[in-house]
Amino acid sequence: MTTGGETPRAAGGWREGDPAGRRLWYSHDGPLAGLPAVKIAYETWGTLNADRSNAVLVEHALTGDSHVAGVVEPGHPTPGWWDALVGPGRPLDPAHWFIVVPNVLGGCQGTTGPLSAAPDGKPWGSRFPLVTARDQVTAEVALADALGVDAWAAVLGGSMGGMRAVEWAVGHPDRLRSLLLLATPAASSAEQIALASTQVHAVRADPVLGLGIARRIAHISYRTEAELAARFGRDPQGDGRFAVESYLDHHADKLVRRFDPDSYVVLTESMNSHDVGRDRGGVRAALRRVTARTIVAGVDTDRLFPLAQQAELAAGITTADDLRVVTSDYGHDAFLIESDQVGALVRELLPTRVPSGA
Ligand SMILES: CC(=O)SCCNC(=O)CCNC(=O)[C@H](O)C(C)(C)COP(=O)(O)OP(=O)(O)OC[C@H]1O[C@@H](n2cnc3c(N)ncnc32)[C@H](O)[C@@H]1OP(=O)(O)O
Ligand SMILES: N[C@@H](CCO)C(=O)O
Repeated sequence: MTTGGETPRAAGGWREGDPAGRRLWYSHDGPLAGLPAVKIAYETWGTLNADRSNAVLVEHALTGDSHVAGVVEPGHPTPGWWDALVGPGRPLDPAHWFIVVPNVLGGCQGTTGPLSAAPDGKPWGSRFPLVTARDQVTAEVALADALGVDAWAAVLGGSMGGMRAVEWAVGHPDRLRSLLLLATPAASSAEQIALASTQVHAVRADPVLGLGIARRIAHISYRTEAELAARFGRDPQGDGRFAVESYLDHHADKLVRRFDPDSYVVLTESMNSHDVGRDRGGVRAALRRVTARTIVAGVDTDRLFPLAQQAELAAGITTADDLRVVTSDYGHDAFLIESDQVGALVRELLPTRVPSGA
């Protein structure tokens, strides 16, 4: 196995937008997580301290990637998806923390996924096997081993990232000291599976058009009725589309340009399969395994992963604080947008002083 040192294109799938080549790769000869071999693309900020106690794992959501922060280092200006949280003086300050962000297994931003070559040399495409959040964490455990991280100071994740975060905490309780779960469930609900499987049908019917339709459906679920009404109302545009229609078209077009349809299906199905209680005696029994100091937060207007799901997590994890509520007009996407509130939770979870050995 190797860490780093490979060119982006060697990872099989990186096509554009690599932020100045700061991405690294970890290669595992396999088998791992049901695959013959796995590469994990990841980025890091900060330095692992002498006693390896300052490592923080950030788990991205469905269409996120390893590029959590873009403005930290001169020469690497590509925006990150949590820029307000990562950087000097920010809740995750690289002067104190060694921040690690892998692209998820099954993704399309550098890690092994449907764009990667299968054993026959052709891209996996729609043949890529089902990978669960548990499989994705198995791959990340191998990365942690390779990085020399015995235990994360914290694992943080929202939405699909929270599914991996809770799998870390339940499956590997001795490998993290604290946990932040945002807008995420212990198990996907029937409605979430219904919405997601509808999107999968769209992509399977036509990869490009379907991915755009899937993003439109998904994006509505990420926002709120009130926000859409206030921002767009019934306003028409000059081209005959409703403004809200044009807005969804825009998000669809953007995703089609940057995301692989097969990967969207793989990751959506991994979310549908998410059940932290599977083969562990159910959700309550599984959550009792968590030993990390935990904060669970939901968004008051989240109609995709409603607060009741985070209440279940907070009640079931014996080391969790009372449920925290992010107030927002934006719905589910608030975990990406409401950086002041989310940042305050991160600061609360992580001590301001660096552990010894820094
Ligand atoms: C740099 C990258 O590639 S990001 C890669 C990683 N991506 C991720 O991690 C995914 C997470 N991000 C997301 O899901 C979303 O981008 C979010 C949640 C952050 C977006 O949240 P917001 O900041 O509220 O953006 P919002 O939903 O209002 O969309 C703004 C966009 O809609 C466009 N828009 C607004 N109204 C309209 C309209 N009537 N018609 C067409 N477009 C419109 C804006 O011009 C803007 O375009 P831009 O993003 O190309 O600049
Ligand atoms: N806007 C988020 C929603 C999923 O949590 C994304 O695209 O990843």
